[in-house]
Amino acid sequence: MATGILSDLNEAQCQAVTTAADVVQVLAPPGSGKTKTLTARVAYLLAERRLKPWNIIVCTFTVKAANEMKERITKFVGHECAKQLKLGTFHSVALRYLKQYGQHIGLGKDFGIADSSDSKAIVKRIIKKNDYSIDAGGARGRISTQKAKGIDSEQLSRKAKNVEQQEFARIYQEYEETLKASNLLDYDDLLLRCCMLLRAEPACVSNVEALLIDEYQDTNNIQYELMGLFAQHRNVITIVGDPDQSIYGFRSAEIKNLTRMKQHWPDTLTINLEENYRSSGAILHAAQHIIEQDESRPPKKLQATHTYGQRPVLRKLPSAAAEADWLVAELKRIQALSGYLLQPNDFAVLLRSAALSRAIETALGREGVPYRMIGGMRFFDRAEVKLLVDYLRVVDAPGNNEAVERIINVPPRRVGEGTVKGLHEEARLKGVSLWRLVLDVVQGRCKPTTKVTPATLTGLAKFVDVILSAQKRLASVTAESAPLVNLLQHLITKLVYQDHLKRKFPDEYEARWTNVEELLAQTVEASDPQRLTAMVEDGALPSIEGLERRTESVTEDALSLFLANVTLATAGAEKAEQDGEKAQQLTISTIHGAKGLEWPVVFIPACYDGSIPHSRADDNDEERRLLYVGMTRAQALLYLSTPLRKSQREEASMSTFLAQSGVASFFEEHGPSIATADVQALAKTLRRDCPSDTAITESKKTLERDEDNYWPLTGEEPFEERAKWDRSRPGDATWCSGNTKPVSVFSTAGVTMQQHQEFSTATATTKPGFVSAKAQYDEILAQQKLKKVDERAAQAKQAKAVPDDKPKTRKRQIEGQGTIASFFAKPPGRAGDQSMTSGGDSLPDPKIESAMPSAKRAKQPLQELRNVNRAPSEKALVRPLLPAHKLSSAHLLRLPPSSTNMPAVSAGNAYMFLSSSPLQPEEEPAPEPADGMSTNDEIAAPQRKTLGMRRSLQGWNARGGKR
Ligand SMILES: Nc1ncnc2c1ncn2[C@@H]1O[C@H](COP(=O)(O)OP(=O)(O)OP(=O)(O)O)[C@@H](O)[C@H]1O
Repeated sequence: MATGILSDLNEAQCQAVTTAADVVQVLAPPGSGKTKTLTARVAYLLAERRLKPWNIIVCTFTVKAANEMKERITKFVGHECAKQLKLGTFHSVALRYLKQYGQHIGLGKDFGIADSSDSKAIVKRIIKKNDYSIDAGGARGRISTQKAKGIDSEQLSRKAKNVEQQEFARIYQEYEETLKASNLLDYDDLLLRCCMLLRAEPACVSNVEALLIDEYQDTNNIQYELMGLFAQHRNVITIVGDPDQSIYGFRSAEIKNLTRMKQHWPDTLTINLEENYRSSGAILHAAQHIIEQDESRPPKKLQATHTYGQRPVLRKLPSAAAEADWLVAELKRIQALSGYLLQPNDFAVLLRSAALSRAIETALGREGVPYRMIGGMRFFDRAEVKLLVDYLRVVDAPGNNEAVERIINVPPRRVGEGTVKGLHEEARLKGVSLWRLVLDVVQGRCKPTTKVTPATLTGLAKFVDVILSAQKRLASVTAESAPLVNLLQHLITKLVYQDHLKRKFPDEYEARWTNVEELLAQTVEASDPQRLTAMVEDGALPSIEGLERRTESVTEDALSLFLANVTLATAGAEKAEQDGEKAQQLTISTIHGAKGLEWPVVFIPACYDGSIPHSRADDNDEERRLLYVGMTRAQALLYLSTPLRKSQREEASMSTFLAQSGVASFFEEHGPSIATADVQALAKTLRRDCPSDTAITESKKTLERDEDNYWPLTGEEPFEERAKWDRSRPGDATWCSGNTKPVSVFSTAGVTMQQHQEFSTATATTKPGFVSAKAQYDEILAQQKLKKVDERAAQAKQAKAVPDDKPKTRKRQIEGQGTIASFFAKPPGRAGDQSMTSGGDSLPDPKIESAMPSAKRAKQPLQELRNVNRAPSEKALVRPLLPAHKLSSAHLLRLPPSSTNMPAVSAGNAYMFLSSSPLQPEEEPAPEPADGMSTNDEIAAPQRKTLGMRRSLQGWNARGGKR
């Protein structure tokens, strides 16, 4: 047996890996090792059953998953063997078949792939031209749904009953004609045509000995059909999935494909995995409670293998900006309290929709926390990158009318929008491509019916010159002379691109140019002759006797292979961190984009109705599953939060999934207190070395607050903000009537950690309702908390021994907050006491405060905060919108460091970057670009970086060594 394939698998996993059954379903909840099991089964089939790697197809849903699965299999069976697997996303495997066998269904080799902006543009134009009333975005989605169901435009047209349906059927039909005229296949076509091919020419897959599929719950009808077709000769299939994680209903994923499979292959062996290796017990309990709100789902067992851990947090904040500030403060607090056991890489912010990221990005940028974004903001969607890629696409396949239309006047060449539209329509009527017509016009072979002024003609000639010269350049370079980078450099020079970016983005030029440099860096990698040869060789399907197969050539196909990868790369296709050294960055992702991934700490902000469940979602159960998927990404700490206001005018109410009775008992209302024992438990859960006590003590010193107690638990503005408001408006109503200064309403606030027996902490035992659901866990939690408090008391005692003149090491995190905290910390008998006990009216005396040893400064007790902020008299005094609150001015507007991490074509597989899980369409479409430059990037902050991340297949063991 190849070393270690079964060594760290449990019994059920071993059974799934070694079973002799032909058709196997491994069904299991999140974090139970489904992917690990699938990977081990591939290795087992290769090493033990001696299947040939080129006879095994492995389909994953994301490029990341494919890359990492390959990496993992490589460890078992070696690079030479692993690279020959036909492993990739459904779309990439389908593309491979179409490129090499497409001629059997009349498909030329030189077809291009329509990316989502091409498709959208085509639909939009059809609607505009025919003056239809259907919404373009909706129509594009509907076309995709029809295709996923295998319904073509003719079938749809026959079924159409009313005017709206007939109109849509015509759009669908014209859309298909346009793709055909441009020699393009869209994303769905890859699967459809592949099905067509494998039905027409089953011999193409006669070699396939085994098919394995990850994340099976998200397969749609066409993928289901493709599964049967890939495996049609031997019917050896292993799938892994979890119905509770089906979140691609919007892409026509069919949860019922699981039962369909059993009906089709009645001998299917089903294996359930029940142990969860990812998340702490507390996180699992909370997630389980949420998913069980769906009473229609069959009950399932889920066992935590880790300790109970910290209860997840459900936090209310006044606004999205405050929520973002809190999130960053929590990140820093947790890092410091853990003695930097946790690094930025360990944190993820998961969002229901990408549009919610802005406030968080701003807060992270301000605090200098580096971050990467996945799931919604693709590198290749950035205007400056997309434009160059469009140029490459036109050089490769000039028949791509949509790409031609986008670039023909960028940089500006005095070719107006009207002229382009006119020429496009004229080309359509003449049955030629837009490029062909423009070329003929420029070269004097055709007089257009569209009005073309001399200035426009000059502009068109410039455009033609760029494309022709680039094609010439490409034809003249050899594989050894780095064809892609050579071509891209040529285009950049020819377009005077740097100047163009300077003019177009004067304020963001540098960030934009960095992206161009990153693209160049990627083409340098992709131009490597060895890599090119490997791409072509490893992408080759095995020869089947008597069946014609097209081969691909390094020089001719480098550009189209590169573009195929780029076009269908999802945001998840970022560069797999290859060199070991990776920048520490927090991850921001959509929940959809986080599927299959895991992090030690996960934040899910904006948990309000309308966001999750989303206002436009028509399946609330799927929305709940989405929340479940997000929650189960967390290993050790999980934070859910909601602002109480979506905007200045609009209130937000807690997500119905979280507002239901009983839910609160699974959550804390504030971030956890973390004592040394917790750090040890955390280290154990993450399988890392625990930092020393000294390291923890030192890192704690950097914190102004070691409790999550700045923002009131009620979701109102913090005391300080209200105090500012009062101070700034002396004549206005104040905290206590008659006072012109903010005064303490924390009447019992003179509580310190040393006096823990006398005050209430927000523990399970003191919070009403907490004891009902999981009493034993609450008990444990309560004990842990008491232990923590004792530890703190001991620490504080130690600190007391330090002479008062010891230099203060604590930094201020929030302007002025030390003052308030210290105020409440004053020991009895010192100045200011009176105000604490009697609700007095004076602000703390800064001199007294600074004279106090820092160890004596109390942490504001949470229970007190809760009580205070619930005081009805205050509510009327809270100003809804306060001046932007800043956590710290030290890093004001500092951007996360730039990184050169980029999606890279994985050596050894030309098709790896074609994802089967494209992103969910943005909820709020980005404004249409003015000049054909595209997408949400026009509004993107310059600091955005789309970078790679790791899907942990090995757990944190693998990472532990690096720390
Ligand atoms: N038998 C095991 N022993 C120890 N760790 C395991 C075992 N099985 C899985 N793990 C670890 O558990 C974590 C989750 O595994 P994996 O990603 O394969 O789960 P999954 O079921 O595919 O999760 P999801 O459905 O959420 O994507 C990984 O860190 C993995 O290494």
